[in-house]
Amino acid sequence: MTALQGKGPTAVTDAPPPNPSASPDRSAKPDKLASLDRQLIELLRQRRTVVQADLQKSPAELIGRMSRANEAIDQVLAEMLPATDSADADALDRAGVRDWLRHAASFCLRGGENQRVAFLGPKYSYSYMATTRFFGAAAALAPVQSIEAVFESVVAGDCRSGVVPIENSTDGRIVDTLGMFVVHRVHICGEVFLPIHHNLLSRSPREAIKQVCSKPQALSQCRHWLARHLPTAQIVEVASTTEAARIASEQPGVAAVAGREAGRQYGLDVVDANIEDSPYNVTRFAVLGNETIDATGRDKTTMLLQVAHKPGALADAMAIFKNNRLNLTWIESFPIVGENAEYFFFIECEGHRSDPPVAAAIDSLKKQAMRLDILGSYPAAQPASE
Ligand SMILES: O=C(O)C(=O)C[C@]1(C(=O)O)C=C[C@@H](O)C=C1
Repeated sequence: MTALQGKGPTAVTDAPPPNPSASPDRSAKPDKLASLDRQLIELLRQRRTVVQADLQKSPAELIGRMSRANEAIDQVLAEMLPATDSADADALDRAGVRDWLRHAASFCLRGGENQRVAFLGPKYSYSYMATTRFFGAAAALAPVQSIEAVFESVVAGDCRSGVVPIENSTDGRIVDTLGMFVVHRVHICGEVFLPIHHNLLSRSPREAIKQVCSKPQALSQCRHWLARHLPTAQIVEVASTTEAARIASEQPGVAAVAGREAGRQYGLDVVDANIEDSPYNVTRFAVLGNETIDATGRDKTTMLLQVAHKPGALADAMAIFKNNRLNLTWIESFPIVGENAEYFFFIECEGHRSDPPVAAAIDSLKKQAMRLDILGSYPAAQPASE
């Protein structure tokens, strides 16, 4: 019988007569749930006590703590929820439990000296998602208006940490971020991979949309879709995808390219979902700070290199990685402002700067390089998961 079939008069006579006093289930459940909630609160209290006692010992460590908490959460999940059995109706949603535990972890950590984390806002931008993925939703979140402002707040000490997009699988490097590493001494202390699903969000139906706004990177990740489906719409670049959602909420005929949560926040309809050109659209974010992160055995080291403008200089630098048997995970050239055909190179290899092969490579590079900044060694993040 379908759900709708049960609606007729026969269904009513089939049902047992209502008897509110004889429903032990209804009265027992709230007690049971309240008792479980009490246990959860007690466990949270105990967890917070342990974390806060530890925090007293080194109050300046935030990123390292969250990094270790995230790793421990992943291990607990692997142990307790080894595989999602979709046939099992009682199966706990692994990603949901992970978010929940991460929230608890950031809640327990709260209260130390300046724990603010800057990110490109407003809230519900992809940077916000990446920030809460690393620091948990109870972190002291500090939305700012640009990637530059994220760097500035960390350098000035207004925020302990910052989260910035660094590269995207469809569109490549995030130029605003790389430019900031050239001018600021800020370290990379962690990384986050975030799957990016863009939506066309508006108060108007697609045929009434005259203007589409978003951050340049988001527009670029959807450029084929936009050319095919909205060929005459005016494309307007704005500071972030959430800012685009805010603008679209104020003007009919305007759409934003943004995440679903940003659209919900501003009361927009999802005109089209998943409009990114590549179904595998992942952005890697860097967690900025001034902490030294201990080696975990699964680390990466990122550096900024400038070599002499002469034949073979870059090849010689690359040979150093080869000779130390170091696997490269990222290499990106970045023009040096004011110099013709001269470049900085962002290079990332597996290993921690305290590992002998990485330390040896750094020593050799120092002898050859015109500039070498070790941007940081940090645990390699898990591949992107929804
Ligand atoms: O505008 C946002 O929501 C951001 O967080 C920025 C940003 C970016 O610049 O790459 C982050 C992830 C996506 O790739 C698109 C936009």
